[in-house]
Amino acid sequence: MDALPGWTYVLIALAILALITVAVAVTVSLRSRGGKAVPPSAPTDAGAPPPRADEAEVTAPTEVTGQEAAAPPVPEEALPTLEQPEGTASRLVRLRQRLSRSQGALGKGLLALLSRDKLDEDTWESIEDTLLTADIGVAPTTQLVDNLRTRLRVEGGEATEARRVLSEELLALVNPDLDRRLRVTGEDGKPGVVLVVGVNGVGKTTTVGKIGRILVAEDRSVVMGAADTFRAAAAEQLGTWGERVGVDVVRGPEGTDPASVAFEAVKEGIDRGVDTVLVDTAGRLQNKAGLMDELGKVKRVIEKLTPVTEVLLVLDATTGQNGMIQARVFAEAVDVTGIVLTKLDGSAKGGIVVAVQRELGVPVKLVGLGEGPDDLAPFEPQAFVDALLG
Ligand SMILES: Nc1nc2c(ncn2[C@@H]2O[C@H](COP(=O)(O)OP(=O)(O)OP(=O)(O)O)[C@@H](O)[C@H]2O)c(=O)[nH]1
Repeated sequence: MDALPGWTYVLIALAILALITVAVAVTVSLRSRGGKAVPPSAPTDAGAPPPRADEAEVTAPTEVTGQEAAAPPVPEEALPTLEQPEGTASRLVRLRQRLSRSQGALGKGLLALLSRDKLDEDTWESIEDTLLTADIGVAPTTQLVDNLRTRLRVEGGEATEARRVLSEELLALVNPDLDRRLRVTGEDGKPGVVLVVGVNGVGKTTTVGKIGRILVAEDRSVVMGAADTFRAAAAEQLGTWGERVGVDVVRGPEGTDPASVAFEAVKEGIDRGVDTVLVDTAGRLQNKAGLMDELGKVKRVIEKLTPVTEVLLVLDATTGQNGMIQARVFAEAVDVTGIVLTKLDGSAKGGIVVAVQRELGVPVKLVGLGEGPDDLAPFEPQAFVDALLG
């Protein structure tokens, strides 16, 4: 066989080189596609309130860099990113300010009227209207106006006097002597049981979650029961609240008897020796008889194990008279021992505190002041009046 000309060898060598280059390029491209880590999905936080600005750093998903992508997967148990609920002192300071922002207009309006040179009938009528608009209710308004008239006649109408007298009268209406402590501890080594009731949408589940966080911040052990079995999302929502602070949530499939979930939750709490069991209930029953049957049963069934120490009725402060009607129906269905007034941040009608306490003869114990996870505060009469007067 004749030897090939020299340039043919050069051509063959070039062709082999080109083939090698193409092969290397294809391999590198495949590797880089197959090896890229999928960024972790965002934490499923759908049911819980949106994180506040100061929480964002903790909960926001971080981007995965090339180096992190190559790192070996970390077992799930090693990632308990539990949140630290806000401490009591800073929470109270923050929420008192928020209360002033939402309620200050009422007191300012009243003080402006009371500081007029002449307190004539028109002025007293405007004072009455201002109080009624703030949902204080007719009887307390009449009482307050009568007392103000008498005292300002006797004690003089100077602006500073008017402020002092108004402050004292408002405080008397809010009734600082009521016992507003939450009964979260049980007896005989058993947990305290807090049953949370109210119609849907008022902020029941959110309130259960927030109370759980307050208890965790106080180093108490907690189990939560999702006895709102009408809507699967409600149980999921509570599950998320629990997960965030390491509290277990007992739940049953959608449609389970709420009483059986409540029973299981309290049993779990007793078996584990926790301090408090918080039970969320459903409130979407349309008729009073059904509501009474259900709530009565939940309470009776729990009390086969241990007494319910607190029944909290959650009311939405923005609903005015509607809230009062709900309050009456629930109070007939179950012995309410305390009221939680939610969404006070979104309503200037703080007078509902006075109206609802009068109506039920039960103290407002907690107020909801926002959608943030720690936006729940104990109701403090003096701080409330101070907020009203700005
Ligand atoms: N602004 C404000 N929003 C609140 C407050 N409390 C609850 N909410 C919001 O009210 C909405 C309803 O709250 P939920 O806790 O789901 O109400 P629920 O009564 O449990 O309703 P169901 O689960 O449907 O029975 C949510 O968007 C909460 O974030 C509050 O104090 N202030």
